[in-house]
Amino acid sequence: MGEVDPAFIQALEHRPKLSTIEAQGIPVIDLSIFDSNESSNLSSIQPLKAGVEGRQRVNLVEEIGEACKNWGFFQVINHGVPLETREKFESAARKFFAQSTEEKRKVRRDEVNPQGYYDTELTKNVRDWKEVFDLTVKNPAVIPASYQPGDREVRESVNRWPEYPPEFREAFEEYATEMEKLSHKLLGLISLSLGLPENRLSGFFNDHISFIRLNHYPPCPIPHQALGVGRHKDGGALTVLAQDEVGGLEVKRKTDEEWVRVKPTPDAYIVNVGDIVQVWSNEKYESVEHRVTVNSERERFSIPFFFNPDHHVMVEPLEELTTEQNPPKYRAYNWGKFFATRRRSNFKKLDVENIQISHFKI
Ligand SMILES: O=C(O)CCC(=O)C(=O)O
Ligand SMILES: [Fe+2]
Repeated sequence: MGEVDPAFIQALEHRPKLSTIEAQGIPVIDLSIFDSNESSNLSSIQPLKAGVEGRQRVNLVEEIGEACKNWGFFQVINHGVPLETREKFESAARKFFAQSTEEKRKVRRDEVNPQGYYDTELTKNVRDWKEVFDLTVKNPAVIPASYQPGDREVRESVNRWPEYPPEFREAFEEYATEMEKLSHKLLGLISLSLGLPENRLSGFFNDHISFIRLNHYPPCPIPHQALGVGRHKDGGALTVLAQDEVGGLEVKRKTDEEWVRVKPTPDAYIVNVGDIVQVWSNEKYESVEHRVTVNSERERFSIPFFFNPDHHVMVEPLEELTTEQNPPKYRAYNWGKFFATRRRSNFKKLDVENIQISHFKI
């Protein structure tokens, strides 16, 4: 990237320490019990009558609940996603990013269609040291035509397919199918952990506008001053992330607000609850701030799956989780408009603060 563009330089207080200790305690949760009897419904859990397996299932739900409450982040293993599917897609991503900038820009995203390649994203108005490729899971996806609140027009967003590598599309489609399955499992477990029926939240995801992002963080000559992704919270419901063995993801630990590194675990997925779960749960669970550091020697790859409801969903605290003593903490907001507004500020340097759920706080 030659002479470093000042747009990448973080304000002093946001620069990474790079000596950060790896987090002890980000829970690693084993999902194998979920698959051991696929046909049985987790919501039939009855702690008193349960046998060994039933008890394990209750424990799993409790573990998920504790992880969401204490960390907002956890890792899952034995999740049922074939390693082969992940490796095939990771390898296609590496091949794509290894091409010339000119080649990659042929499938560049623009302000009308947000899918495709992009290398100038801003997080909180500072440039991220990365290049990305965005893909909608439902292809086409129905999204609002603009971020403007009065505009009810919608349009379809479609994927752009690179010519190279030729297996890119198939690898993506197989991976996306697995991510949808895993995300629905996780959503069910989170519902149960909130004391709700397993399928309480699934109706919000009929025409979901989830997307998958390929992140490539090239080696950076100024890793003390720049970030791969600046501090942020994910705006959707859940994020399910595959990271490679390099490491760089940091999470703001809830107990002491220190930035701690999420240690890469082979074949694990990192899950974090997004802003929407924070609102649905009326803040029983919180969306936690995170960021990505870069280093001067090694490139890094990661693949988040952002599990996002249908664009028309009005997000508000779930009725079952509010009472007179615990009234709703947020006003309802339209998810599609929130998403479109956030995307706009990632594209353009704006003078206003990025849209946040705090703007809907009662
Ligand atoms: O690359 C990572 O580890 C995380 C990326 C991330 O937080 C994001 O794209 O929202
Ligand atoms: Fe994120």
